[in-house]
Amino acid sequence: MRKKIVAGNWKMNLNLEDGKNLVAGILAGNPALTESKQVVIAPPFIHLLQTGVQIENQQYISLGAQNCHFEASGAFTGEVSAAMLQSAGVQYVIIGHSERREYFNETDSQLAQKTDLALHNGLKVIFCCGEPLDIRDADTQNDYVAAQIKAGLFHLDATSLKDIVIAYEPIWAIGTGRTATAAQAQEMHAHIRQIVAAQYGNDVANDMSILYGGSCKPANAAELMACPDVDGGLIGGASLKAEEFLGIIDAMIKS
Ligand SMILES: O=C[C@H](O)COP(=O)(O)O
Repeated sequence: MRKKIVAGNWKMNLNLEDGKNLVAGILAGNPALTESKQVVIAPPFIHLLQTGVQIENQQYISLGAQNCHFEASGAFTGEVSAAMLQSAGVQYVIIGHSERREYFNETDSQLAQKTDLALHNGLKVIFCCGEPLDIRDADTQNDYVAAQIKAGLFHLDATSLKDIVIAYEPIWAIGTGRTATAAQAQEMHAHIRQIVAAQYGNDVANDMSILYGGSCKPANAAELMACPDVDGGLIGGASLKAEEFLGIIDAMIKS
């Protein structure tokens, strides 16, 4: 069953007290979530245990992490493994965010390794893709995104795809206030679903949740989420305020 999901990626924001208050504010909103309309909260690593306790009785709100290392364990000072995340109660991990690809030089093969380790440890993966502005201006975004998805996911068997969510995040729309239009989002999401269908068949593709990320706010969420191939959002800035995050969740619930 294809789920709609709104995932909050806090990035490197909020201290423990602010994080606790934010989660309390989201819970106070008591969104009408269901099996098919769910929320993921992905705070920085240091928040995971605290946030996990706050949402432990929430059937449809899951705990996410923003990254894991591409090796299972070892001498990697400052890093966190997929197995550690699993042991902390994490259910989702974001892999391949453009900020990690760009600022930490993460390669396609490392992202494929991370995906394997996450799945091996029982985590679901939110796998990010998306083109920079020069690629969009050259109108080659479809090939660019297809290559990212093939490199990151196409070594997996069809059964594993049930634990993969794809997030399309055009880099030119992240944190810029410039959102992709609903038409641009729909076009790319349909393209992504077609890429998955060509490799794994229509059933797998139709079951896959494909999220949009990039300056999604309460004001534009309804229009984006009304698109037939947009199954929710990966939210950065607007996930840091309970009222805004709840507004986007509400748009997802009504879509
Ligand atoms: O992971 C979230 C995305 O990078 C979107 O961030 P944003 O909503 O601040 O544009």
